[in-house]
Amino acid sequence: MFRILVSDPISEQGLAALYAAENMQIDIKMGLKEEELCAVIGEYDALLVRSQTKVTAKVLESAKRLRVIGRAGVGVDNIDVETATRCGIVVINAPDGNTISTAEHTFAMMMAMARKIPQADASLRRGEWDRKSFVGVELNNKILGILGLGRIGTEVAKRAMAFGMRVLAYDPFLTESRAESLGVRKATVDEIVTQADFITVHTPLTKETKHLLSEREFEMMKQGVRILNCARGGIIKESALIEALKSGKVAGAALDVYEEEPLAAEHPLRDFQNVVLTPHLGASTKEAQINVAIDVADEVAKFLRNEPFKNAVNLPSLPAERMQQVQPFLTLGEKLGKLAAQLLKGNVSKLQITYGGEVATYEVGPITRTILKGFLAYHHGDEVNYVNAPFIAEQNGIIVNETKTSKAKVFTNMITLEVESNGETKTVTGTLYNGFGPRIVQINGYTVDAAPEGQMLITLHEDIPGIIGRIGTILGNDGVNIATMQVGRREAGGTALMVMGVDARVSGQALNEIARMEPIHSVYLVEL
Ligand SMILES: NC(=O)c1ccc[n+]([C@@H]2O[C@H](COP(=O)([O-])OP(=O)(O)OC[C@H]3O[C@@H](n4cnc5c(N)ncnc54)[C@H](O)[C@@H]3O)[C@@H](O)[C@H]2O)c1
Ligand SMILES: O=C(O)CC[C@@H](O)C(=O)O
Repeated sequence: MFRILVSDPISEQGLAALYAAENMQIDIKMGLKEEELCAVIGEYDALLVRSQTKVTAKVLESAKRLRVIGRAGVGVDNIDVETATRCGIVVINAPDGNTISTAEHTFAMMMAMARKIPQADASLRRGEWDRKSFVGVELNNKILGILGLGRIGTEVAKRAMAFGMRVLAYDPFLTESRAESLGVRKATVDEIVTQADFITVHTPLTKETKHLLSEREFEMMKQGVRILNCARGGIIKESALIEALKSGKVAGAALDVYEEEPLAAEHPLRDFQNVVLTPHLGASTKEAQINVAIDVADEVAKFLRNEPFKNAVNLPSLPAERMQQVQPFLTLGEKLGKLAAQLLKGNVSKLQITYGGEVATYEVGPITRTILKGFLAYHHGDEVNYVNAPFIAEQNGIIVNETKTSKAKVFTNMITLEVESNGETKTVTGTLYNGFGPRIVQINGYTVDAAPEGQMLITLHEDIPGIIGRIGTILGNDGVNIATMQVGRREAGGTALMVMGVDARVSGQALNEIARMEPIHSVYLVEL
């Protein structure tokens, strides 16, 4: 039974699939303070939040059973993603469900600000009939500067163009051809701040975007510029905006998000007549809330059931068809990692992974992760998973290199893992035979053909008559049945490598007996 904690208001309709699932138990506990969340989180496999719950390092350190955090929305700045990654907890968001609602809210805010609608409405409610104080400006022919042309920024741009605005956009990933196809002009931040009549931000809040619009940028802006923020508080430096509002440089602002939420009752932004404020309502529509809840519930359920999911924030995300290409190689990768780990002793300094043949044309990041997981879990146990494996490798000073080549010897696909430890290198190579699954095809340069499964006895020995029979006798006396056997050698009479699949665990005594045989150079008991 998976236990799921919902700690923020998330649409019940969206969670219906989780309620219906037999093996999921959902508890709703809202408004928990950090200490209260720490006290209960240890009982849960999954946590579902919106933006109110702060998933801090302290919460995560108490979350011994937690495997996944689902964020019903886009921004994950209320979650300590770095610590979650370190703890091996997947963070999943629902990036698509509230795009339109937030773009529409931004547009509603822009129009409300341009035509002073909230102020006129408040005046009428006070019993006045004042037509002079509420003269607005048109959007038509104005320049809108958009910082961040992702999902929401793009939808805002489309709406702005329908209103006759000219759009300048800056996004580090905006290409000329995409700008052209959207009908916007690609610009720098400085061009936008100096030329725009309206400026709206649609980036996440990151180290780079924090105070993207600060004193310097306000200084450069046109007199009478209007500013919008329906993304995250802190992208625009509030104190600089307040100064620019006071000086009259900024003629109006429309804000949905703040550096500190909820906005303090005495906050100076509440005093400006030309500022329109909403309490983080961008995603607050019936449609968006159902959409994000459905999306996140579906993804979290898939994750818990070990089914493919797509919106992980702390994992490389691949489109479904590209994930399908690499999926069959994930088991092979993990087995190669596990095998290499058991062939080595001592501190590992470098893992070199070479993808050859068709697999080299795929996005191999997920395979590399499973190789690392298989390799590191042998030494670090269950604490290593697909999420934190690269982090744990880095923490242990292991250099991980990926290379790709079109060559794969006689195979269609080939993955080679080369591990360096104390000046010694071990190499294992695997392939995926159509219909036969993963195979180990080379160990330290010796060609074999072994299914990486169960217990395996691997020996490096002198290629002389009688060796294999003697090993067979020792195993027979130990009550161990031999299931499969493969021998690879470079030349007759040199050294040979034998891989034996065995049906039961070989005892320490039998293993020592084999190791003591004169022609045996090394023996490994491997479990895959
Ligand atoms: N007010 C709300 O209720 C609400 C609702 C949804 C989303 N949001 C916020 O809106 C943000 C944007 O959402 P989205 O779905 O469009 O995300 P997105 O990831 O699709 O788009 C963000 C864009 O910002 C760009 N970017 C990153 N750094 C940048 C920089 N330094 N300068 C310019 N652009 C930069 C990225 O390249 C990306 O294209 C979210 O991060 C979230 O914080 C707020
Ligand atoms: O949960 C909300 O309403 C806010 C959502 C929004 O800020 C987001 O980042 O998706």
